[in-house]
Amino acid sequence: MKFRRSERLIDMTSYLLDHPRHLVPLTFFAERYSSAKSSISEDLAIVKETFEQRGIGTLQTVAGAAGGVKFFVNVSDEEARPFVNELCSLIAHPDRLLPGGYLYLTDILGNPTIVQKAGRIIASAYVNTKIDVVMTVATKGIPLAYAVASQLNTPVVIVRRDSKVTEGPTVSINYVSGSAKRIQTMVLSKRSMPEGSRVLIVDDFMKAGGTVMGMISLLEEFNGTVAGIAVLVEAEKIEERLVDEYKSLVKLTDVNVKEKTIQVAEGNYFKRRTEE
Ligand SMILES: O=P(O)(O)OC[C@H]1C[C@H](OP(=O)(O)OP(=O)(O)O)[C@H](O)[C@@H]1O
Repeated sequence: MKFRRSERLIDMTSYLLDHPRHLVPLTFFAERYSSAKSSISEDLAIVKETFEQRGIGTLQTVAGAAGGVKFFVNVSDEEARPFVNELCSLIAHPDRLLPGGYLYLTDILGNPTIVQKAGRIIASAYVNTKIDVVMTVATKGIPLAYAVASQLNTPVVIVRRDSKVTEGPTVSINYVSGSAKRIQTMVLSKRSMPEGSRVLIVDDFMKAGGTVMGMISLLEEFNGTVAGIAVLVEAEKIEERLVDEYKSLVKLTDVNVKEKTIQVAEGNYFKRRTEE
C-alpha cells in the first residue's frame, strides 16, 4: 500500500515523538511506507524543520550503514515559559505551606498532564548531554523522574530510604538531611545501574539540598558521574544550601510560615539556558 507524503509525515511524526532518542533507521520508514529512502529523507527534513520552528525538538541524523535519525525533545522557552508561569500560580497558594518551609505538591505530582509537560521541559535542558540513567529518591520524585526519563530514553533508578529483601544486595550511605540536620539513610540495589553511569538526578523539591547530596554520595559508590540535577521546585535560598549546580522550574522567593504567605517565581531554568 502506498502512503501519500501527508500521511507519511503524520505517522512519522507520531512515531518519532513516541520514541525519543531512539535511533530509527531510514529503512524502517522506507519499509513502513513502501517508499524510497530519498523520499523518506525529504520527509524527515520537513519534520526536522517544523519541529525546530515550532519549538518541539530536533532530529539528529546518524550517518552510515547503521545510521538513521533520532528525535530529541527540545521545548523552546516561548513554549515552556507560559507553562512555568501557570505552575507558579498553581503553587503560590499559602495553604501549600508545610512546617519547615516544605510545600504540599502531591496534587501537582499526581497530575499526569503537568508532570509530562514538566518532564519534556526538563529533558530539553539536556538535549546535548549524554545521560545513561535518571535517578530519584522515593517517593514524590518518582513521577517526575519517569516523565524526564521517558523523554531521554533512559531507565529510572529509585533510591530508597530503607533496605528491602526484594532489592537484593544493596549499597547504603548515611547523609545529613540539610535543614532538619537529621542523619538519614539512602539505599540502592547493587544491580540498579552499571558502574560509571552518567546520571541525571531529578527530584520534586529541593530545600537544603541534603537529599540531592545524599544521591550524589550514593552515586560515588557506583563510580557514577552527575550529568545534571533538576528539581521542579526549589525552596527560597538558604545559607546552608548544599547544592550549587542544579536547574529548577519554579522557586519560592519569600516564604513566611507565620504570616502564611508565599511568593513564587520562575526557577533558574531559563537563566541557565541563555548562559549555555
Ligand atoms: O533538600 P532537602 O532539604 O533534602 O529536602 C528535599 C526532600 C524532602 C522531600 O522528600 P520527603 O518528603 O522527605 O520524602 P518523600 O519524597 O518520600 O515524601 C522532597 O521530596 C525532597 O526529596
